Amino acid sequence: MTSEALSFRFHHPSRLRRSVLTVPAINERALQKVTGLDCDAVIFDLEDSVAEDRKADARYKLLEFLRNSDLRHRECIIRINATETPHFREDMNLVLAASPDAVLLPKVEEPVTVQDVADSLGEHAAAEGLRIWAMIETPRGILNAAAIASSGRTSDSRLDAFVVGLNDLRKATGIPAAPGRTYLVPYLMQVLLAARAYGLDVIDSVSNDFRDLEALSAECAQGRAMGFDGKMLIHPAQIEPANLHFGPSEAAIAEARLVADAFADPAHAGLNVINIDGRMIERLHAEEAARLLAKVALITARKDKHP
Ligand SMILES: CC(C)(COP(=O)(O)OP(=O)(O)OC[C@H]1O[C@@H](n2cnc3c(N)ncnc32)[C@H](O)[C@@H]1OP(=O)(O)O)[C@@H](O)C(=O)NCCC(=O)NCCSC(=O)C[C@H](O)C(=O)O
Ligand SMILES: [Mg+2]
Repeated sequence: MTSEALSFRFHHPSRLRRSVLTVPAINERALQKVTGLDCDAVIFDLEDSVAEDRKADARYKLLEFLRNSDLRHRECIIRINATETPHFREDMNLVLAASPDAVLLPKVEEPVTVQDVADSLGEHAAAEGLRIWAMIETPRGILNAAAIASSGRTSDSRLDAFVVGLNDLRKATGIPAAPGRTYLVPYLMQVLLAARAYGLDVIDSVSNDFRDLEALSAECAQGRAMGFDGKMLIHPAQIEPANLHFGPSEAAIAEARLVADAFADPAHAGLNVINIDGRMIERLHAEEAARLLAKVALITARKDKHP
């Protein structure tokens, strides 16, 4: 892929991923709730939230639900069981039948896993347009994050986003859960940098204590400051704080409009760098501004269509 193509992929403005809610596919009550929630994306989980002996039941319930529901503006992702499990083939059959926007692979540790799944999707016309998301949640996954992300460079790759899984990472490393995530931040940043190097979106990990919205807000603010696109969520109460923190602030929108207007001014035609109120503003800032305003347009369009 050329650098031009990569920069086109980078931070594609066409998708909002501030709030990525996960729902156990086995939980019919929670499934029914999803259509009324204001999250940007939904991950229907067949992996860790579904007991071993209920996987088939979960697949059945999920397919029924997806066939009979209108998810409208939400991106729809199915998290399947890992390629080496006995559930993988049946999960993939469900993915082909349900045709979600993306399939989420858990515990990815090697680029070959992504490539194998992309190859297997490539054989099926029904999978056209279907993208791949990868969970990075093990020490080997973190160490290989750049190599895994770089598998998105091949023209047939469908890799689109990373999601960090800190529960599995804490289990594997022995790092306890603590406010501020001090000893996990280096790993979060490593995954973020790997994703950005290859034009992927990147979603921060879940916050387990769904009643503590203050702690969630602090974690969202931290994730946003680190550069994440959004947060994986486990409970409806977490959606609003995530939309708020990962959405553009009023101040950021005003600044973006100022920069876009300044570069649109004929007086600045042909200039790559200008002075706005004593600050150096370059064309790259105009590109950032355009991306942010495109997101604002998406948020506004959604509010208009689904108030
Ligand atoms: C954590 C929960 C089991 C809590 O559920 P519950 O006890 O039902 O909580 P509430 O009574 O507060 O629920 C209020 C109503 O909201 C609905 N609900 C709850 N969660 C969801 C949801 N995720 N999506 C949609 N609707 C939801 C309840 O049904 C209640 O509805 P009603 O009765 O009609 O009022 C539960 O929140 C849950 O299961 N969450 C998701 C868990 C999950 O998906 N886990 C796997 C992903 S986490 C992960 O991947 C970690 C990662 O891999 C890593 O390693 O870090
Ligand atoms: Mg996990």
